[in-house]
Amino acid sequence: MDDPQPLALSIKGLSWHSGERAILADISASLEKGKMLGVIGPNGAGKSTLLRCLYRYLVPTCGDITLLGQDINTFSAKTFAQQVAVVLQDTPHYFDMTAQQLVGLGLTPHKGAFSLTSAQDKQDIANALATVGLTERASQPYEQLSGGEKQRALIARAIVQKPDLLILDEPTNHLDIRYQIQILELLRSLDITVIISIHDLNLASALCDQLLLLDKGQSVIQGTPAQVLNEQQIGSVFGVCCQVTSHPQHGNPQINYFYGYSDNGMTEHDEVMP
Ligand SMILES: Nc1ncnc2c1ncn2[C@@H]1O[C@H](COP(=O)(O)OP(=O)(O)OP(=O)(O)O)[C@@H](O)[C@H]1O
Repeated sequence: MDDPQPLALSIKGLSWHSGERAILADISASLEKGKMLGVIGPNGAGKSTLLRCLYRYLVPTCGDITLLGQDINTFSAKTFAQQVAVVLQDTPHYFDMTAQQLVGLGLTPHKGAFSLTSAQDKQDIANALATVGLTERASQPYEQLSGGEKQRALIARAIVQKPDLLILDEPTNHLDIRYQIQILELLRSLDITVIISIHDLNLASALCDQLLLLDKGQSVIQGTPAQVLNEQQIGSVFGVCCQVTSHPQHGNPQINYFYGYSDNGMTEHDEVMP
């Protein structure tokens, strides 16, 4: 029998409060090395807040987070930056920087203050730009790229960083459907551990190994797409009516939404469906 993969990420009893309000309450989840975990849930469920705790932007009110068995608070800032890359939904401004210079920032955590860019570095940057389809935009100012191109440049920067854990907050927001699929397939192929918040449940079903479903700051379930994405669960958490079938290509759940049914849609659906 194969040895089980070591846990890349473990979250235990994580809570984050804003004043009296519990934004996250007692979240536990885990992920094996090299796997992709999709964090799903309605608006305001706490997806971004959970990710912010994972990349140490927020300090949890209580709970433990370990990366490869080590408490994330014990990493130095430099080591943490080497091991964890983050791609956020609101892209910051990078004035006066070309696309390839932005991608080159991914090398920073691995280099000394005055290190020169080596031939290998340049190759890595060119490869990452090619991977996200931005070779022809390499010399263009980052600020002049479209929303989707900026998003892809930020993903290329994360690729260059070669992290152990890649955290992405809704990275497919600005992408057209081709790049949504391509970027998620790419993330899978990188052989690093990925945690990603994502709204498109069909995309999450197709490309994530595990899903963590959050609702009102609480964990509803973690499991495979087949364990998480069923009509009852989607209906009660998202307040929509749907039919879940098996995708003709990959076999994971494929969700077809019904229109004109709201909050208690499951009941109405049951009544009108033959
Ligand atoms: N710094 C903060 N202080 C107080 N409340 C916050 C803070 N950050 C987020 N919240 C609240 O916590 C809740 C969860 O927000 P969060 O952004 O984590 O949700 P989300 O699941 O990522 O939502 P969306 O799908 O809309 O992006 C929201 O009600 C939000 O208003």
